[in-house]
Amino acid sequence: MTPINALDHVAVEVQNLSRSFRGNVALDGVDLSIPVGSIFGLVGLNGAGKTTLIRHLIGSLTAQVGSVRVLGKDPVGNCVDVLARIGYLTEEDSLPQWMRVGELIDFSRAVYRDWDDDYAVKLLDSFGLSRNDRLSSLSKGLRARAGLLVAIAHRPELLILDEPSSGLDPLARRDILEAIIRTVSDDGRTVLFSSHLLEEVDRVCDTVALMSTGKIIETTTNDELQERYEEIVCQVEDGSKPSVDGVFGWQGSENEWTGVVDRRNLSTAGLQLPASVKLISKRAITLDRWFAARAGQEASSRNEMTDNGEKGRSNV
Ligand SMILES: Nc1ncnc2c1ncn2[C@@H]1O[C@H](COP(=O)(O)OP(=O)(O)OP(=O)(O)O)[C@@H](O)[C@H]1O
Repeated sequence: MTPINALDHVAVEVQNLSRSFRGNVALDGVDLSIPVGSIFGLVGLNGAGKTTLIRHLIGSLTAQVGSVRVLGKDPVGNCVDVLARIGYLTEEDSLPQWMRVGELIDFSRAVYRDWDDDYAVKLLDSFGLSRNDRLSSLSKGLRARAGLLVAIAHRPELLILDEPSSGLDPLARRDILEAIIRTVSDDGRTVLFSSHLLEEVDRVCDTVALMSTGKIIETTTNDELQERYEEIVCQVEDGSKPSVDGVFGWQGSENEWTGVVDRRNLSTAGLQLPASVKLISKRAITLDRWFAARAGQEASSRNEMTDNGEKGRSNV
C-alpha cells in the first residue's frame, strides 16, 4: 500500500487503466503519476486517448479496468469533493450560451467553496470581459477566456486543460499559458496540459508524456530528452533513406536526411554510419522532432504488425 505521505505528493495516480468503446480500445493499460507542483504535458496524435484519459480524471468516465486517484481520491466516488478542487477547460465550447458572463460567475461562485471574488474581478478586467456580455455574442477567444476564468478563479489544486488553445488567436493562447504559469506559481498546485501545440507544451511543461493508441509510450523531462536523444544531419550518396542502428525517425529526401539518435539503442561502439552516409552535423533534439519521430516509430511498428510485415508508408 502507498504510504499516506507519498500520496500527498501525487496529484494524479492512474494504474493500469483500460477502456474500450464497443470493442474499440481507447485506453490500454495506462500508468500515470503526476507529482504535485508539476506542469505536466500530455501529447499524442488524434485518437491517441488523451481526452478519454482526462474524462476518467474528472470523473465523467468510470474505470472499466484499473484505478484512478485524483488528489488522493476516486474522482467518480467522490466527484463533488474532487470537482470542487480541480479546474477544467476543454476545447469544446461547452459553456451555457444563454448565460451572461456575470451569471456564469455567480453560478460558479455558488458551486466552488474556495471561489476568490477579487481574483475573478481581476481576471474579468484583464481578459477584457464584462459581466453584461452574453456568452453567445462573444468571439471564440473571449468565450475561451470566460471558460478559463471560471476554471481558475477558485484557485484549483489541479488545473486540467484539454486542448484549450485550438483555434484561438495568439493573444487568447498567451492568456491561457499565463494562467497555467500563474496557477503553478501558487504553492503546491498542479497543471495537466493536453495539447497539439508542441511549442506551447515545450514552453510551459516540466514533464511530457506521449500517448499512442491508448498507451503512454514515453514520459520525459527536457533534461532526460536531451540526455537520451540528439538529431543528426547526414548526406546520403545513393539518395535513399538510411538505415543505421540506434537511429530512427528519418526525414528528408534525395541526398540530405536527418535522423534521431537514441543513445540507449546505440551499440557500445557508438554511432556507426555506413560508408554511403556522411555525418554533416549534430544538433539538440526539439520536442517537435522527438514527437514526430516517436509517434511515427509507433505507427510504423503497428503497420508492420497489422500488415503482415508490410512496411508503413511514412518517412520513418
Ligand atoms: N464516446 C465514445 N464512443 C466511442 N468511441 C470513442 C468515444 N470517445 C472516444 N472514442 C474513441 O477512443 C479513441 C481515443 O479518443 P480520444 O478522443 O480519447 O483521443 P484524443 O487523443 O483525445 O484525440 P484528439 O487529439 O483527436 O482529441 C478514438 O479512437 C475515439 O474514436
